[in-house]
Amino acid sequence: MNNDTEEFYRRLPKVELHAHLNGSVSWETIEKLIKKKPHLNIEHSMTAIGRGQRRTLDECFQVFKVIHQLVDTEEDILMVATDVIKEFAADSVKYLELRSTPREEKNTGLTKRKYIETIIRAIQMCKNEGLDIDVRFLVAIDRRNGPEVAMETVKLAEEFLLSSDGLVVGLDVSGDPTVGSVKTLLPALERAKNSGLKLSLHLSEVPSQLEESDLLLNLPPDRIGHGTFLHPEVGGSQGLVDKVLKHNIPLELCLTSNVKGQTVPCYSKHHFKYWYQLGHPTVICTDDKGVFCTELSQEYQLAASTFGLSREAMWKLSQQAIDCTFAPEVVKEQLRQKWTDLQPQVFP
Ligand SMILES: CNc1ncnc2c1ncn2[C@@H]1O[C@H](COP(=O)(O)O)[C@@H](O)[C@H]1O
Ligand SMILES: [Zn+2]
Repeated sequence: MNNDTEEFYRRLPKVELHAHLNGSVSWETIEKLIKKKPHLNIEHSMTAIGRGQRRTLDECFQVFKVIHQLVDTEEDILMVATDVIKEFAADSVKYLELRSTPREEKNTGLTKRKYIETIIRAIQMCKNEGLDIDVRFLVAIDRRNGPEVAMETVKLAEEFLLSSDGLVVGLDVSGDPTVGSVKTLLPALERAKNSGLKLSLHLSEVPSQLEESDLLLNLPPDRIGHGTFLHPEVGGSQGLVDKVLKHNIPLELCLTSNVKGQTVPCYSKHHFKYWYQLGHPTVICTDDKGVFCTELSQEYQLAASTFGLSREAMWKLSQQAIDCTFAPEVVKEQLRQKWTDLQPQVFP
């Protein structure tokens, strides 16, 4: 890749819709945390998966446990959130939806409410500094934690939907896809939907989840994370694909995450191709830019080179992502204007 290409994708204004806070912590921020907590004996190789390396999805979840050990106070969460926002802004991300799972109080000393408030504070601090990025928050439910925690999280998110000045816009369901039953979470998710929270659900991230995916698609969610095994060519079904198309549910696609987590064998076999060829709304995202050692500009560049897409096509993709955000219509309009204003600088 030459510098000119790299520079183009860095300058390209972008929308990031699928970023887990603790998976997005950069090398530099991890350094600061390791220095603060030498007694944990954590080495850098335990928190990130470098170039050419792969892990099973299961091993990826072990990595999150290590990061959670490093990020376990209010001060840490505040620093991690502000660093992550600044890094996305430096990569020309103009609109970011961050997501994070409020942990149990015994692990962070913070109540779930305080956890969310701390991230909101970080978002506001960045706003006050005048960073050129609009940041919103999705409260995450870890499927491992079962229906009671899910319901508790939904109720909290409902409160913040009304009180956070538009910063909390929805819910995410994530966590190890091989653990826990999603069926038991449905009442909480239905309630969330009825109260106006937008839903972004990790769906068909691993094979053989046809029944679960079908149940979730009936909600329907407002966006899908990954959707790797939805289509018939990889063991999904035409019925699932038809539901996604019928409800026009955008997909958040994370190339490096899927390749390094080994749910997709190589970049050229990524399901981006399937959905893009259908003309279905797809949004390129990072998932966990820290853990998978990537950046959104790099993911755009990879998609372009892997699938032979022009710079104009990639511009269109980043512009169309605006329609898939959970932001109110006025904000979408402002973003469209921003893209129009920036176009001459990106294509001089
Ligand atoms: C790789 N694919 C993935 N699939 C499913 N869930 C994932 C994920 N990557 C991240 N998470 C979810 O995000 C948490 C870390 O960020 P937060 O502590 O919430 O900010 C993980 O513990 C997991 O629940
Ligand atoms: Zn994810």
